[in-house]
Amino acid sequence: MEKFRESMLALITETSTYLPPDVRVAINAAKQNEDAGTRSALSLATIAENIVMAEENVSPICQDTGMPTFEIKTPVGANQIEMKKAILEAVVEATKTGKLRPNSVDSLTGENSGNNLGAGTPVIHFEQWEKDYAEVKLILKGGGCENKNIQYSLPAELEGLGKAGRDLDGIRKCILHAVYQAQGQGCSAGFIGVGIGGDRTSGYALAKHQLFRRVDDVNPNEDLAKLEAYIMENANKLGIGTMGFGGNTTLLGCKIGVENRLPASFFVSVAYNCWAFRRQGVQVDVNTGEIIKYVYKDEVVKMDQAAPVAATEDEEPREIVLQAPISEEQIRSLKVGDVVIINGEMHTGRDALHKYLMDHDCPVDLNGGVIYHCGPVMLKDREGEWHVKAAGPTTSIREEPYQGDIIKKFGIRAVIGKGGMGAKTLKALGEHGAVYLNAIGGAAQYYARCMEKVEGVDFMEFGIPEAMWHLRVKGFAAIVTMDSHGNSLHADVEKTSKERLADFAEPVFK
Ligand SMILES: O=C(O)C[C@H](O)C(=O)O
Ligand code: SF4
Repeated sequence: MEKFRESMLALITETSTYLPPDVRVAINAAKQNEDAGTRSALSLATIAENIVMAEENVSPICQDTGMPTFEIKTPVGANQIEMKKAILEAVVEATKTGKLRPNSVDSLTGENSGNNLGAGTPVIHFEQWEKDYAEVKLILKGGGCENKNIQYSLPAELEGLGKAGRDLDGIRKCILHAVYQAQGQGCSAGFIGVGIGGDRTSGYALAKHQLFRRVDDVNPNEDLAKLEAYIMENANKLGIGTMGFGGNTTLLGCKIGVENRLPASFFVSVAYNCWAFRRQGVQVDVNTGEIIKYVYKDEVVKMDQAAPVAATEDEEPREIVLQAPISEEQIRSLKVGDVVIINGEMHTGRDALHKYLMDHDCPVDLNGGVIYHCGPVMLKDREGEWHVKAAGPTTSIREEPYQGDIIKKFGIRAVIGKGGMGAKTLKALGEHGAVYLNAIGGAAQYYARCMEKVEGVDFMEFGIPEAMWHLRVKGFAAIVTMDSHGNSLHADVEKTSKERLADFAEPVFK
């Protein structure tokens, strides 16, 4: 089992750090399909660079290494108990070496187990098959895109689309709606797995299982093949674009599966996966524990790293360098679309910290400061110094109930995250003089590179992702998507995509 444990560690490392070829092809195609100089084209260039950096650094593509979910097939007679033990050991080891972020949190106490083990984590499903070797598939699906999963119970009334009945056309509407409701918050452009039927539990399992299909396969069910092709063509007309910035590519893959249902139920379950679609698999010799071959690694696909073609001069975004702490005057001069380069100190803060700061003081002075919605992967060296191994943004909307109050209470001038925030925050940005900056979700290596030094940390009791890390950064680039003058790119994209969604209300599959 020692060799099997090593093979599992190799699988986890590969999954977290190397994006499979079929996913690369889809992202390269999106990059080529995006208009030069647009925010989406620039974001895709950053994403491509990040994918290459992760491969070269053998470090996580995205800091959120998700809920490790294993689907395993074993020959009859293989010892599944021993295999499970070896997998758990490999998960612990991968966490120690920074290939996985400690992601297993006690739901009642909030305590992070620190090693990715805990009640229900990781997820491991075994099944037997007739072959004489084992197959272990792994998906690392992050929390932000998991939050955008959605389940419909038909018949239903869907905003923009009207009535969705218990038929193929009703299913079509659900899937389009699922893409619309994700906006940029699951780090679009995304991949979706759809499960038709089952019950609430098995429907979601079927949806997630679809994500193990290759992006370029063709559904053996003719009706579903047609539906998949239809969705790929039309979901991209919604114009949500990379990170919700608007653009030509919103969806990179759509895979639909079907199972029988109960007479009374008709579920359509959708599993949304971000562009950082980390799934891999290995065939393993059960006698030696050695990897025979990788399942999703049959060709070498290089990322398209051609520099994005510059926009014409009048479209060129302004680039403004800001040194933290930032003055109100500087912030008021910014507008949606500006690119901001930040130097100086920033502080990470996400769910636990925002909740805490509502009725406590902050251990550091945040006046003029920058808050980064980020839960990094951190490793401590032998001298006891912390290093940032992966540090992309997290979905900001979760902080919507707190953010406006916290901006005002502590004098914060810039909030960095992804996916945008709501009306309450937008109002506070205007009242206080602050901006929301959208960083590229999943670009964890790209941002880790600008983190020059870890100045300190507070609230380690919240666990590594939720702690407040004080970071000195140089050249941290982000886009102003909500300014202090009441403008929000997110509100605009949501509005136009909702209007476009209504174009799909007429029946297509009769
Ligand atoms: O937890 C994180 O770091 C990010 C999360 O996956 C998200 O998309 O919000
Ligand atoms: S931050 Fe974005 S890329 Fe990373 S796991 Fe979350 S949704 Fe995926």
